[in-house]
Amino acid sequence: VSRFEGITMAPPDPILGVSEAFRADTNDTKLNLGVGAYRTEELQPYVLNVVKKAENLMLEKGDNKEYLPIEGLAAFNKATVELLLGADNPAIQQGRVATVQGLSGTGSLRLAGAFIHRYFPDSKAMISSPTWGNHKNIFNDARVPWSEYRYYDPRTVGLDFDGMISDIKAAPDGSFVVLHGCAHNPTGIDPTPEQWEKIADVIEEKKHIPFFDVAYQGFASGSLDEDAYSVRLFVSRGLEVLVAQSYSKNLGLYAERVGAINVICSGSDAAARVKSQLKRLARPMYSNPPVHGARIVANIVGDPTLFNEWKEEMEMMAGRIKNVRQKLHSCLAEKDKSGKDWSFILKQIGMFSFTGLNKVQSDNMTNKWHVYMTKDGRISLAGLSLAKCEFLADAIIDSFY
Ligand SMILES: Cc1ncc(COP(=O)(O)O)c(CN[C@@](C)(CC(=O)O)C(=O)O)c1O
Repeated sequence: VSRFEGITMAPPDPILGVSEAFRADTNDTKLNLGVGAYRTEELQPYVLNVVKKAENLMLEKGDNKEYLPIEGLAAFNKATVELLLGADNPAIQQGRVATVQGLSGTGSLRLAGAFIHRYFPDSKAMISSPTWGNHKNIFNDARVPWSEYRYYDPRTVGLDFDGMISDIKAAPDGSFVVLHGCAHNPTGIDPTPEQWEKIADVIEEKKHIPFFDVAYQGFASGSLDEDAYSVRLFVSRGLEVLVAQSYSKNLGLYAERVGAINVICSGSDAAARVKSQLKRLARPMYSNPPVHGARIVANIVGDPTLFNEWKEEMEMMAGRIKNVRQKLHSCLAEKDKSGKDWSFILKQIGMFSFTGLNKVQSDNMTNKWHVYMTKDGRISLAGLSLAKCEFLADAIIDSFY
C-alpha cells in the first residue's frame, strides 16, 4: 500500500481552478472571465510589443545564464523601486529602501510573510474583506495570523470606509495592514486620496505597519505615477512601509514570475539589515530569482524609447478595459427593465468588476451560459471583448433574476 494513502485530493484553486474548468469546456461560446489575465479584443493572450523588442535586444547581446545574487538583478532592483517611488524620491536617495527581487507578486508576498513570522511573531496581518483569495493562503502557510477589516459594502456597492477605519483602529498596535496599492482585487473599489490620508493617519496613530500589494501599477489608470499615489503618500509621511510588486499584468510577464519586495525603512542602516535577513530567508526558499523577466524590465525601463512605448501600451490595455466597462454597462442598462442601478460597473477600476452575483448565480453563469468567473461574483473584464458584452449582459440578467 502507498505511503501516501493519507494524502487527500486538494480542492481546485478558487481562481486558477476556474481556468482549468474553462479549458475542459468544449462549448465554443465559452468565455473565461476568471483569472485576471489581459486578453485582446480577439480574446487572445497579449505579449507587449515592447517586451518582444527587449527580448530581441537581449538575444543579440547574448547574456549569460549565471546565477543572480540572492537579492536578484541589481539593474532590475534599481528600476523597480524607482518605478514605485519615483526616481527622485528621498527614500531612495537616502538608501532607506531594502529591495529584493521576488518570484512575482505571490513570491514577494510570501517572502515578506516569512520575514514577518520570523521577526514579528506576535504581530498579525489585517486583510481586506474581501481580498485576493491567495492572501489568506500565503499568510496561513507563512504562519502569520490574520484577521479581516471591513472593505466592501454590498448595500452601496462601494467602500465601507467607516468600517475599514474602525477595524484597523481596533487591531492590536503594530499589526501589518495589507492594502491594495490600486485596483483593489476583487472589488475594483479604491479609496479616494482623502480617504488614503485618513487611512495613513490611523495606521500612524496605531503604530501599524502598512504592507502594500502593488500588482497593477500602471494597469489601473494607465499611469504608473497615478497608480502609485497611495504608496508614495505613505512614504512621504515618513512611515516605514512594505511593498510587494508584480509585473504580471502591467508588462504581461505572467509566467516569467517577475516581482519584488521593498521595505522602506527609517534609515539606511536598518534597510541594510532588513535586506540581509530577506536574503537569508530567500536562500533556503528558492535561492535566487529568475533572470529573464528581470532583464526585460531593466532593459525597458533603462531605455527611454522602450519605456515610453511601454507606457503607451499600458494606456492601450487600460483603455480597452475602460471601453469594455462602458459597453457592458450600456448593454445592462438597456436590457435590464428592472431599473437596477448598474453604474457601479463604471465606478470600479482595474481589470475586475465585482458584480454582486452570489455563488448560485455564478454557477448559473457557468453551467447555463459557459461564462467562467470566480464564485465570489468577480469577473475579469480583461478577458471580455466589446463583441461579447451583449452576450454577457444577457447572461448576467438571466442569472441575477
Ligand atoms: C492583488 C494581487 N496580488 C498579487 C497577485 C499575484 O500575481 P503574481 O504572483 O502573478 O505576480 C495578484 C494576481 N491575481 C490574479 C490576476 C492571478 C492570480 O490569482 O494569481 C487574479 O486572477 O486575481 C493579485 O491580484
